[in-house]
Amino acid sequence: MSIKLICGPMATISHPAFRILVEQFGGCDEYYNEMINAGSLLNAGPFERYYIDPTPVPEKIVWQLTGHDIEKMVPAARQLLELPGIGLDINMGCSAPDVYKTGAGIGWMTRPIEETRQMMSEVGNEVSFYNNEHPESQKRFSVKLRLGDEDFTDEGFYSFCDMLVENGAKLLTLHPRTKKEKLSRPPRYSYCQTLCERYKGTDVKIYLNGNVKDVSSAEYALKCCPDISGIMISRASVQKPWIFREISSEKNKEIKVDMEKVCYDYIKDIEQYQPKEFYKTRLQRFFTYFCMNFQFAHYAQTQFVNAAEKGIDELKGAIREYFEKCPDDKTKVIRT
Ligand SMILES: Cc1cc2nc3c(=O)[nH]c(=O)nc-3n(C[C@H](O)[C@H](O)[C@H](O)COP(=O)(O)O)c2cc1C
Repeated sequence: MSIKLICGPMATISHPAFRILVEQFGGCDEYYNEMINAGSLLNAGPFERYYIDPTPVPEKIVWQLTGHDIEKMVPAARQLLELPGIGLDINMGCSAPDVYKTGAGIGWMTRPIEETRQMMSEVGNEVSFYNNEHPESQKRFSVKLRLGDEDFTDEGFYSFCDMLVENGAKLLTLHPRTKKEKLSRPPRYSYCQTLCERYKGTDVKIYLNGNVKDVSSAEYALKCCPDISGIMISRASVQKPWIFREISSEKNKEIKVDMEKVCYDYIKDIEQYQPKEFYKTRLQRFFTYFCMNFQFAHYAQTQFVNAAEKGIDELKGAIREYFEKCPDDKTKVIRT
């Protein structure tokens, strides 16, 4: 597959330990970092340095910014631009109520458009200023968005995208669902293709996101949207950190994965790159997805999540016990 493959932003997942894991299997073209809250970044709390650690691929990181307050978004953007990486992304897709009710995430799509225009214009100016000052390291300005609220109209959605582009966005990643549509509902890929056609002949790129989980779903997405520049994969990359290799490698190749080693290595990297206070949530979230590979997925999830509640030694014990009981799960062979 010749288009770009992108590892999507996931709160509690998209951090160095996870990127190290994906890189072990060949990696992907870009890694979005988990969203960074503008206010928290500016307050420089004790955990912020962990959020802005670009390990192990500084050149492939996209920093995603979230927030509702323009006065904080602008200086926070300025800070993120100084970090290594591809560029800056604004989160306009998060539909968690505690996020959008403040006006952040998808709240930017539903609040008065003048406010969103102002934020885009001011943050866009920061990006232009940075790029003028640093001709050798050009940063990309992008937005990740959904379709909007349940009552969105095509006209309203496309003119919203035009506003983003007019204010400097060079890439739109569309997760084509509305605010309330659950991840189980099929995404409406046709909107991604229509966006590609809308900006054909310009330097604006479109990435597609949503429900790509293997080679055939990636091929299907590309068949629906032949003009996209990239496919972003989020959840399936946690279950299968080798998914980018699976999709991009030649047919009839074999990828052998030592599943038990992956578990211990991941725990080791969490200990190295995350503060103690984050161990539990990071490990529980990861293993909830990763255990879906196992024959007794639900059993493994329950055992691992409960053990992680108690501590890392307990989690390692639960992993050891699981593989003793289910030795067939120790090695996974993926055929492309
Ligand atoms: C645990 C989790 C955390 C997420 N955190 C973010 C985030 O920080 N920023 C964002 O734009 N999207 C976030 N998302 C949404 C995903 O990036 C993606 O848009 C969505 O899961 C659909 O893509 P998928 O089908 O490939 O998973 C998150 C999703 C999950 C499951």
